Amino acid sequence: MSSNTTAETAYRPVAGTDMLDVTGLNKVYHSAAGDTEAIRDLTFTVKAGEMVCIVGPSGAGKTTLLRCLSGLLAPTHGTVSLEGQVVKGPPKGMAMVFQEYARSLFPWLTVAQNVELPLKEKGVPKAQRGPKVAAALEAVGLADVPRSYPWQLSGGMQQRVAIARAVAYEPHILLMDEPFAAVDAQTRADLEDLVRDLWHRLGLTLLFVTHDIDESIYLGQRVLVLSGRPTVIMEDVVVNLPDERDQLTTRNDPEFARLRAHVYDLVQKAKRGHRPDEEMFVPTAAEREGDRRPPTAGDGPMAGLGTA
Ligand SMILES: Nc1ncnc2c1ncn2[C@@H]1O[C@H](COP(=O)(O)OP(=O)(O)OP(=O)(O)O)[C@@H](O)[C@H]1O
Repeated sequence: MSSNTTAETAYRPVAGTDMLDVTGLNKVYHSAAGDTEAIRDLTFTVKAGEMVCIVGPSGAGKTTLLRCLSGLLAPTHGTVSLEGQVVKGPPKGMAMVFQEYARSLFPWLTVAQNVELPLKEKGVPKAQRGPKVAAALEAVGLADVPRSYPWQLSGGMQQRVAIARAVAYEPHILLMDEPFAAVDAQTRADLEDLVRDLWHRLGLTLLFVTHDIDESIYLGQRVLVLSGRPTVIMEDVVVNLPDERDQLTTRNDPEFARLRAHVYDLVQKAKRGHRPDEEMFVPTAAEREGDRRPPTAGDGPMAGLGTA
């Protein structure tokens, strides 16, 4: 990865090349209480310019995976590579957006100062920082509040600031960890559209973790469905929906309905302990009944299938 600020600023991934390579990733936590195998064996690739979503049951190991990807945790086995370089610590070309925007923004800094901070740390010259901050705030629809403090803004606006901060940094890949879980449904829909828009306009590579099955299909080109702990990939689901998406048309597309039923089914199987790496899984009668039961509106919020 280049350490030249100008080159980094001008960076655009070559679409279709490998951006993130995860090979045989395994993570075991060792503690006084014993060993916990969080991730058993994950292998997948995210290509430059792709939008990949990850869903899985609660406790599957999504946070552990993101920590390994971002170099905050060392894998027990296997490797994570970003643009061909093995990740051994937080990579310069990666930015993250978390669910807890209130904790990720500094309350004593203005909106503009929050967005500027990582640019300072990256060594971007002062003369370039102002325009980049302004462009990022403009991109997320917050051009008019640079001097406000985060706590003066709504939750959705604060998450926009966090997104602007990540975008201004011009990451090679952006990881988003359940970023919209704490905002209301309408704001969430707006932020989903914002992410799709930024992804298109800026040519971002995005890995998006969510509990919301509908959200994963609405946003993603692929959805990686994780098994329960210790995690393996249940299925790498290709989302064959038109690239132009909107909340009404896309969610009413029969293919959307087919995909959400399929991903829902996979997550339900994962919750019941089904694992593709254990061929001897034998469902109980109740589980077989569950497989036949069509998903209903009572199964979750939003449009029916809800959360993993
Ligand atoms: N530091 C740790 N020490 C021991 N076990 C841990 C540690 N961190 C996580 N675990 C365990 O590893 C497993 C995976 O945890 P992780 O937080 O990665 O799952 P998750 O999919 O992000 O969960 P959720 O969906 O609830 O946010 C869990 O069983 C958890 O208890």
